[in-house]
Amino acid sequence: MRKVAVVMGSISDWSTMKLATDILDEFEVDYDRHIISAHRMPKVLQKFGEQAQENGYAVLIAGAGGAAHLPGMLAANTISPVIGVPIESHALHGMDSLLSIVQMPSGVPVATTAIGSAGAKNAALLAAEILALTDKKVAEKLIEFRQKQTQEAIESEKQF
Ligand SMILES: Nc1c(C(=O)O)ncn1[C@@H]1O[C@H](COP(=O)(O)O)[C@@H](O)[C@H]1O
Repeated sequence: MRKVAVVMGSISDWSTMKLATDILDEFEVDYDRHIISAHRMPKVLQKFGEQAQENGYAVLIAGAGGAAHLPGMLAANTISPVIGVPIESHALHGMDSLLSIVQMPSGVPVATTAIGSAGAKNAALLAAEILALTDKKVAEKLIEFRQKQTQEAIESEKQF
């Protein structure tokens, strides 16, 4: 069970969620993409959650905007960890998405990231960190990623 599922509530979330799949590509992590809305496709959502483990999903990343029930409803239907990404909505700039995802009742956790692009990237990094617990190759790539990031920050300070 090594795959990640990247699920979003609408195709309109893809420009944000692509930032997550770009990172998964960089770390050579196996993933599938899905558009599944808890609101618009409730039966599909339930089945997807219930079958997540047998379909090999070790971690699920779920991006949704507005009344963002998708991550929580996925979490309700699986025991694989769910990472929720609040999409930056137009009307409320993602505050609606953030509060919908983060305020889960106790017993059904969703690990919630920041709003928008930083959140999508961090969701992929968190998923990689979870896989790295049992995958040495991913762990090595994470260490390299951190070293490169540190080096770039040091270089930027020198050029400042
Ligand atoms: N939050 C949800 C859910 C859900 O939580 O089930 N389904 C769609 N959506 C969100 O609605 C926003 C607008 O979607 P459309 O652009 O398709 O109207 C998207 O950000 C999507 O994630």
